[in-house]
Amino acid sequence: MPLKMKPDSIHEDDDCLFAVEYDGPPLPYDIPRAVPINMDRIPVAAVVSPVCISAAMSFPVIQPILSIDSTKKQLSREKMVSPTSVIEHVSDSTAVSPTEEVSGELEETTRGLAFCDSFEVSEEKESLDNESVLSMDYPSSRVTGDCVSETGGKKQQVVTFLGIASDDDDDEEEDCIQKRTRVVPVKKQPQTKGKKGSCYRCFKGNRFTEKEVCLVCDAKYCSSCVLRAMGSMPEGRKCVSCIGCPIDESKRGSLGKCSRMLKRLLNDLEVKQIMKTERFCEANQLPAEYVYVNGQPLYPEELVALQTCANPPKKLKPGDYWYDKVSGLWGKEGEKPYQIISPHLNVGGPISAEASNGNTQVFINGREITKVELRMLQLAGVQCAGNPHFWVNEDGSYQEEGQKNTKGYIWGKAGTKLLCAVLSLPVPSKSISNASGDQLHSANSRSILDHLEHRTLQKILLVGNSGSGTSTIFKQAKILYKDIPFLEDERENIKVIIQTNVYGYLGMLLEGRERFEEEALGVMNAKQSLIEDEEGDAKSNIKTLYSIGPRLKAFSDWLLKTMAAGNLGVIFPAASREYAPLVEELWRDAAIQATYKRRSELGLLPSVASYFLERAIDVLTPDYEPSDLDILYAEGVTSSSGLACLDFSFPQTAAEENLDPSDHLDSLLRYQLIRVPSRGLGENCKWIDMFEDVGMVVFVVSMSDYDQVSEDGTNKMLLAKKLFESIITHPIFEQMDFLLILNKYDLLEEKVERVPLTRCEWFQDFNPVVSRHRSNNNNGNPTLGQLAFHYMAVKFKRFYSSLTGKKLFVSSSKSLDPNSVDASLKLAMEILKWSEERANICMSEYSMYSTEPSSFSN
Ligand SMILES: Nc1nc2c(ncn2[C@@H]2O[C@H](COP(=O)(O)OP(=O)(O)OP(=O)(O)O)[C@@H](O)[C@H]2O)c(=O)[nH]1
Ligand SMILES: [Ca+2]
Repeated sequence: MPLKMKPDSIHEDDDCLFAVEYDGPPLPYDIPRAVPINMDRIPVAAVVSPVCISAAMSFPVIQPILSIDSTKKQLSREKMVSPTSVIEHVSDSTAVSPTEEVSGELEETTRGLAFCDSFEVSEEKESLDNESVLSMDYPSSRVTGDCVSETGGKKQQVVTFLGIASDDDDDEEEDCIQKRTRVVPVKKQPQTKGKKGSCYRCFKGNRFTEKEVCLVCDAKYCSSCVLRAMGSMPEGRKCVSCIGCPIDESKRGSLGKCSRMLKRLLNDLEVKQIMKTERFCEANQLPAEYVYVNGQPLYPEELVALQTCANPPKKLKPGDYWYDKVSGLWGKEGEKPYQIISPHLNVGGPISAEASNGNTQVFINGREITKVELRMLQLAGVQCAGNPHFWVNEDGSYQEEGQKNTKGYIWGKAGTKLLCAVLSLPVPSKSISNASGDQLHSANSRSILDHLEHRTLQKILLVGNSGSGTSTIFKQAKILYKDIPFLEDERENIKVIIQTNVYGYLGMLLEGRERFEEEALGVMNAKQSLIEDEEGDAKSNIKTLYSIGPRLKAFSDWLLKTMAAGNLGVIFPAASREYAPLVEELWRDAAIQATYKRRSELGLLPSVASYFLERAIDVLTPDYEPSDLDILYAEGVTSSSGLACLDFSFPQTAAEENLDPSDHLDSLLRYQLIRVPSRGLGENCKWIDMFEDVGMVVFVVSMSDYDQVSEDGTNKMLLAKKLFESIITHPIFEQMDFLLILNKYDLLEEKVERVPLTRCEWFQDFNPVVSRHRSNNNNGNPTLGQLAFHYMAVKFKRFYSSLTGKKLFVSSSKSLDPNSVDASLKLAMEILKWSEERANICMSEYSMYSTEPSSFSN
C-alpha cells in the first residue's frame, strides 16, 4: 500500500517532510519509502479518499515533520542537485550515508525515513578517503534518487518512456484510485563533467579511452579512477554518490553484464559478486509505481504478483500497459497485444475499450481489438462480421458475448500459431495450463526474469526473386542452428516432394531424349534420303543413340502425359513402388545416359537435378529417407505455406563457452528468420504491412541470373533489381537496414568465364582489367568472378543509396555451402547489433561515448 502524505498538514513554511516509523504489523512486501521533497515542487502525493479504502485495510502514513536544522542545508543542497524528490521502496529503512561527514548531516532525522536528495560527496572528501572508500561497505538501504512526482491536475512529464505512451486522461476520472501519484523517473545528472570524452574524475583521456559508466547518472570513469569513484560497488556500477539511487531505466538491460575493464581490474569472484548484487539488490529493482496497468500505477505487491506468476510479462519496463485479465493478453497502452501472460492476476485497474487503441469495432473481453488482431481472427476462421463482442478465455476458447456455447479455439489450428508469429501477435505459452497453481519463487523467478529480459527476438526478413536461393538459405539456417532441423512428419512430406521432383527430372530427361532422337533421326534421314529414296516405312525402325525399347517408351509416354496434365503429385509416390524397377531400367539405359550427358542443353532441368538423378534409383525406393543434404538440395520444400518462419539463436562457439557467463548473452539473443515468397511481395505487396517490426531485410539475388531471361523475355537480373527497388522504397522499410546477399557465387565464377557479364544491359560498363595469367588467381590478382561480384555489389550499393540515401551491406554467398550461409547470417546479426547500438546512441545524451567497449550498449 502506498504512503500517503496528508496534504492538509503541509504548510507554506515547512522546509522538509519527514516520515514517521512504520509500526504496524509486519508486511510481506517491501515498504515504500518516502523521501522529502523540494517545497517548490509540492504537491507530491494525492489525498487518500476515504471512500475507496475499506476499513479493514491499514495504511502506513507519513506525517510531515519539520526538520530542526534543515533550512540552511536544504538551500545549499538545492544549488547542487536538481530540485526533485522521490518516493522509493526499501526493505531496511535505516538511513545510512556513505561517509561520516554526510551521515552527520542526518543525525537528527527520524528512523524510518530516508531523507533524500542526492548526497553531495565532494571530490576532496572522496580523495581524502580513497583507501577507506574502497574498502567501505555501504549498506544498500539508503535510497536516494531523482524523480518527479505529479498529481492529477498539473502534469508536466519530465521523461517520456520510449515507445510507451503515457496515459493522459485521468484528470476526468472520478475514481479516487486514478489519483494515485504518477511518478516519473528522471535521470540523475553526474556531479562533475569535464571536457567531452574525458574521465569524469581525473578529467584526462578522450572519447576513445575505455571507460566504465555509472548506471545512475551516466558518469564515465577511466580505468584508473573507476574503483575510486565507485568504491566497493554494493549495488553494482554506480558512483559512490549514486549508491541507493534508482538506476537510469534505459540501462536496465545492462544490469549484470560485466565490462572488459572491470574484468581486468577485479578478480573473477569479485566481478561475479558485483554483477550479482547489481542485478538483485533492492535499489536496482524496477519500482512498482513506474509500471501502470490499465491506467493504474502498481503497488509493490502487485508488481511482485506480476513478476512471479507462471508467465510473467517479458522485458517489463516503466510505462503504461494494458492487461486483459480474462485471456491474459498483455500489451503496451495503445498497442496491439505483445504477450499472453498468466490470466486472472489481481493487478491494475479494469481494462478500457480503448486500451490498445483499436478501431475495428470488434471487441475481445471489452477491448476494441487492433487491425492486425482482426486479420489474425479472420485468417483463423473466426466469423467477425457484424461488430461482434467476443469473450476469449486463456485457453483460446471463445464465445460471442451473451451466448453460452464455445464457438471454437482461436489458437487451435496449427497455422494460426505461425500466423501469429509472423504478425507478431502472442500465442499462449505452453505452461499456461499450470499457471494458477505453482508460483515461482522470488529470487529464482527474478533471475529467470532477468534472463528473459536479455532474450529479445530480432526479426529478419528473407526476400528474393524465385530461384535466387532464399529457400536454400532458410534451410541452411535450420540445419545450422537447430538441433533437430526437420521433424519426423516434415521429413515424410519432404520425401514425397523429393521423389516427385525426381520423377519430374526424369520426365524432363525423357522429353530431351525425344528431341535428341528426332534430331538424330532428322540427320540420318537427310543422309539416307540422298542414298536411297524408296524405303519410306523403314524409318520407324531406324535406331539412334537416343532410341529406347517399347516398354520404356510406353512408360515414358505415360510419364510425360501425366506431367503435362499436372498430375505428377497426385500419382506419386503412391505409384513409386510399382515403378521403381522401371526407373532403374530407364536410368541405366544407354539412351537416357546419352541424354543426360547433354543435360546442359535441357533448359528446364535445374542444376540440382544431377544431384538427385545420379541417385535416382535409391531416392525412388519406398524406404528412402532424405538426408539433410538431400533436403537442402530439394526444390519446393519451403514454398508450401507461403511464409516460413524459423526461430533460432547462434550457438556458442568453443571460445565463447570459456568466457564469463555474462558474455554469453549474445548467444541468447534470439532471431526469427521469415522467408517470404517473392510473389507475396512484388507489385501489390500483400504481405508487406505485416512486417513493420522487422529488424532488417536480407535481400537475395542470384548472381548467375545475369544472362537468364524470364518467361516474358525480361532479363532476370533486371527483375531482381525491380523487386529490390520496390522493397527498399516501401515506406514500411524506410528505417530498416538492408543486407544484400549476392548468391550463387560458385555458378557466377564458372559462368562469367564463358558468358560476358555485359549480357545484362545494366552491367554494360563492366570492363575489368584482367591479367593474362589469371588462371589460378596467382600474384594475388582477383579472378574474373571476384571482379564481377565486386562490380555487382557496387552497382547495387549505388542504386540503393541513390534511392534511400543509406548504405547497403553486401555479402557474397554460395548458399549450398553451410559456412557461407553462416557467415552471411552472422553479418546480418552484427548489423542488427550495430543498429541497436546506434539507437542507443541516439537515446543517450552523451552519445558519442556509447560505442566504447566498456559502455553498456554491448
Ligand atoms: N550452385 C548453386 N546453386 C544454388 C545456390 N543457391 C541456391 N541454389 C540452387 O538454386 C535453386 C533455387 O534456389 P532456391 O533456394 O529454391 O531459391 P528460391 O527460388 O528463392 O526458393 P523457392 O521460391 O522456394 O524455390 C535451387 O535449386 C538451389 O539448390 C548456390 O549458391 N549455388
Ligand atoms: Ca526455387
